[in-house]
Amino acid sequence: MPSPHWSAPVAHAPVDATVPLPGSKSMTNRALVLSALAAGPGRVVQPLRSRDTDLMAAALRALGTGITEDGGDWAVVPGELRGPASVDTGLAGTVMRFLPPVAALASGEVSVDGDPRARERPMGPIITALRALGAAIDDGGRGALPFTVRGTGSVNGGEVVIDASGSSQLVSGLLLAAPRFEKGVDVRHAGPPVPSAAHLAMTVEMLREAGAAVEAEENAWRVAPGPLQGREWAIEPDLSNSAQFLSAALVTGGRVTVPDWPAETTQPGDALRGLLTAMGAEVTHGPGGLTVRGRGGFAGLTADLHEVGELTPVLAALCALADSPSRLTGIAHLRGHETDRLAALVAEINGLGGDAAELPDGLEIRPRPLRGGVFHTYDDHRMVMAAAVLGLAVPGIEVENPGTVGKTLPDFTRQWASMLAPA
Ligand SMILES: O=C(O)C1=C[C@@H](OP(=O)(O)O)[C@@H](O)[C@H](O)C1
Ligand SMILES: C=C(OP(=O)(O)O)C(=O)O
Repeated sequence: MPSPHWSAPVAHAPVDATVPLPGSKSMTNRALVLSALAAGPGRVVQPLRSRDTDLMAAALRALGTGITEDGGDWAVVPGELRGPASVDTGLAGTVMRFLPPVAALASGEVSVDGDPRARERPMGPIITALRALGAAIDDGGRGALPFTVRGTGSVNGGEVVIDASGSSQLVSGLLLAAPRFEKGVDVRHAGPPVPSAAHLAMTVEMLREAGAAVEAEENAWRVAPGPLQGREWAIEPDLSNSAQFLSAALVTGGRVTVPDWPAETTQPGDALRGLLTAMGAEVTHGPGGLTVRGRGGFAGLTADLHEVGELTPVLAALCALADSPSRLTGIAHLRGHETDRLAALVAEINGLGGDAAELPDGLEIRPRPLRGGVFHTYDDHRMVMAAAVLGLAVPGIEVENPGTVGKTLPDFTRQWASMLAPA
């Protein structure tokens, strides 16, 4: 059930806040998969608890993995993977792309489905690739959810070519399960460039941390067969989910600090340091975390966001409030995200009196005075976050279905109010 509209609060003073963030969705779901496939027990320390990560835990449990809560952590005991089982992917790209290769390793049938929009997100290339690697998948010829994986308890693996231009997760999914394939995997991408290089680097790094032998080139990845170690995974704060909070510093000419910002990371959210600096923020990183200070006005952004696409909705909102025009490119693949994000952002920014237009691979945004109104969110958590940023400066924005933030940040509206509360 959609939750009632949320009146996005206006900032009446510069923000001055420290905002601790829950764990990374991308790291939590990789850690769960790698732990479930490991040779011994493992632990995910301070995982993100949200719809996407709870769905991943439920899916792995359904296949025979022991996952129990233990003092804010998840203790994981790998079990023999088996069906019959039903898996709900919700709208989680990580679950719909990372889980089927694990299901292929199970014995028995695993049926996989998700939200109505999940059935439209790109899945064909990974279904075809899994078949080429030896898995039996019945998708009724749709090349999309729903489908049934008919596992035999093992996957041959080997060489495969995939077009992953629609989503880096199509490659990450194959790589994460590949140490358990008989021959490992030798994946080559052929097609327009794969987005989200940082997320692929995260996959490679976490596989190596679990003991896998991985070779990575620009468009080719090789994972050798071999056991994965059960280990303790420390989950970093979700840096992509910092975008709206850090943006509040620019919009209000204030200061926001995110504690525990890692010195080095594979998370794409780390790019916010450079992107917000380019828009005129002062960004400092020290033992207290990452601090962003606004200086009053701020400039628009001209940037290729191909590697950091998930930052787009919040950055687009910021661009709509900037002092100069913006051009965001390299993000055609966002049409296959939680919603068609390019269409949704144009419709909603323009619905408030703004001037945004779609490019073949991005957005052009010219700042204009905005007015209040209903902001539709299309079951997309980042559309709620984008609306919140606009609402800081534009009175009367009513955000439809704010509960959809539960995908990655269930506590968002409370955190937002607390950031805006006087110290
Ligand atoms: O692997 C991951 O954890 C993710 C990869 C990216 O997907 P795309 O490559 O489909 O953009 C990103 O947008 C998504 O939020 C998380
Ligand atoms: C694209 C996103 O999610 P997903 O993991 O569902 O692809 C996102 O979080 O912005």
